[in-house]
Amino acid sequence: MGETSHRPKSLLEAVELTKRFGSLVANDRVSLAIRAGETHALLGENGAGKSTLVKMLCGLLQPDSGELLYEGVPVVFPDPASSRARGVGVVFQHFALFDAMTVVENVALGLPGHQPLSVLAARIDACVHRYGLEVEPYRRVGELSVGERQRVEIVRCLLGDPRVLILDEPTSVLTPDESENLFRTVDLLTAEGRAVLFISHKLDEVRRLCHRATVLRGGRFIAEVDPQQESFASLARLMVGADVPRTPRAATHALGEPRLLVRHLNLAGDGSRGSALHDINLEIRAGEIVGIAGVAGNGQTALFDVLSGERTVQDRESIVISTVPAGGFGPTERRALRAGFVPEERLGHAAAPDLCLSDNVLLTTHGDGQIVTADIIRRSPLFARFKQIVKGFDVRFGGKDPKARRLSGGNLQKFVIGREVLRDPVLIVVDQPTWGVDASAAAFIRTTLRQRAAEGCAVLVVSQDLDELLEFADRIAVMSEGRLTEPVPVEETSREAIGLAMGGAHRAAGEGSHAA
Ligand SMILES: Nc1ncnc2c1ncn2[C@@H]1O[C@H](COP(=O)(O)OP(=O)(O)OP(=O)(O)O)[C@@H](O)[C@H]1O
Repeated sequence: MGETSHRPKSLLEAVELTKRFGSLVANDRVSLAIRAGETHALLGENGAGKSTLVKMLCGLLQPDSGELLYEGVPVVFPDPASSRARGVGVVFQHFALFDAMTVVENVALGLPGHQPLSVLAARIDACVHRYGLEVEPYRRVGELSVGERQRVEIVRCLLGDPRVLILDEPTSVLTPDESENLFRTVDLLTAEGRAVLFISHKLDEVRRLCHRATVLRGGRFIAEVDPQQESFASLARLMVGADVPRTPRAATHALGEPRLLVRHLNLAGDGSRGSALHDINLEIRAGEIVGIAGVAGNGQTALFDVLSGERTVQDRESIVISTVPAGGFGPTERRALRAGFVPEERLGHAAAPDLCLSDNVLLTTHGDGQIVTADIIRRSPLFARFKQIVKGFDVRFGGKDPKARRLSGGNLQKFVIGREVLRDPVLIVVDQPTWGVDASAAAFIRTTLRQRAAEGCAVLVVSQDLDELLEFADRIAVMSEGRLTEPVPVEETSREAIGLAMGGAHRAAGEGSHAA
């Protein structure tokens, strides 16, 4: 075989895999060959069947029919441990880390055998340096941002010395710089003869990084292409089956009353949910979208927690929602002021994984006075709202009312956004609105937020996707080391200026000395 051709041989191959969930065919005779030394993209809309395929490749799910070949030989992976033992490593979108443990303790749990933690920490350091990933072995995972947690997962996987590394949307929470670092890592891995299966909704990075791409649509194999020979539009068309809309730019409507006023907001780091906040000032008025850019772990999580009421502050006046001092209010009281919140982590924070979707609707709507009255849950308005979300936000899933954990990542995100938007908020705070969401759904979410703003809602978007902020925010501020820069109109800033501020340019420039 391989002697006569230049094609590197397949390390791992899926041959006509089919997987059904009840009546839904999540993978319908899907084939895919991942070769040594290549980065292979797996593309498809939300719900196209990518995660299902990946789960079959690593033994987390068993196919109903079809087979797997490892180096050309049929193989069955009854569980993830057996695929790992053969060198198939996966970094999933949803992480499996324990918050209360340190990085090195988490890594130890995922590796076979026992090693002293100090030895393992040294191995982590070596891996981190070799592949340019920033991870500190002795930090507690609960303190880390999503981006940092993702790097922990990648390091944990690399320590298992995989021959095939599957990365499920690895860049969705990374800054451009961090993504560049990851691309270098991926190039190093393939240069070492490993294969990388790269799942991403970001078509520009797929075009840059990947040697081949397999496109799925509706659970079926659509095409295998050379992404470098394709355009953004042609790839999107293969995935969606139609042209992808762009987000409309800001409408020129007059701004209304301030909906969120943050004045001299300070917060001590609590040791578990990350950084402290230093003298944050921000005003968002009805009708505008303000974006907050920044590298993960610079206080965005603390800011979200303190704006949503998951953490309260002594100084009630430091957070004002529609004229009401709200610093001491919890999430339900803030929601009663018609504020809506969409946290970064959708499974576990925004949605309870083991509750069905309709019960997840209840989580943020119980105080609205329509679904719960006189302490009684009224199932019919609850279901009406649930259906409205599913229909209005094109949330796709199998079954009638599945548990949240059964939804694909992007569909769960559309559900969570829909749940908040349909509460008709006057202020909505969204952390990473389109993480893991395909191009057309991302455009839909941005357009929805844009429309809400046009209808008089104030929108605050925290995003590590700079392109996203430049595309649809009216003003952009940057978070760095717990400080927030003054938001500037998007047309008066640039990628470079934002990038500099993200790296803490205020310090480099000597502006404002060190924290008091
Ligand atoms: N365990 C399950 N039970 C029932 N349905 C499921 C299950 N897992 C996935 N599905 C359904 O199978 C379909 C494919 O989902 P999958 O997660 O593979 O899509 P995806 O391409 O990875 O999407 P995304 O980009 O949103 O992560 C979806 O309609 C999803 O709701």
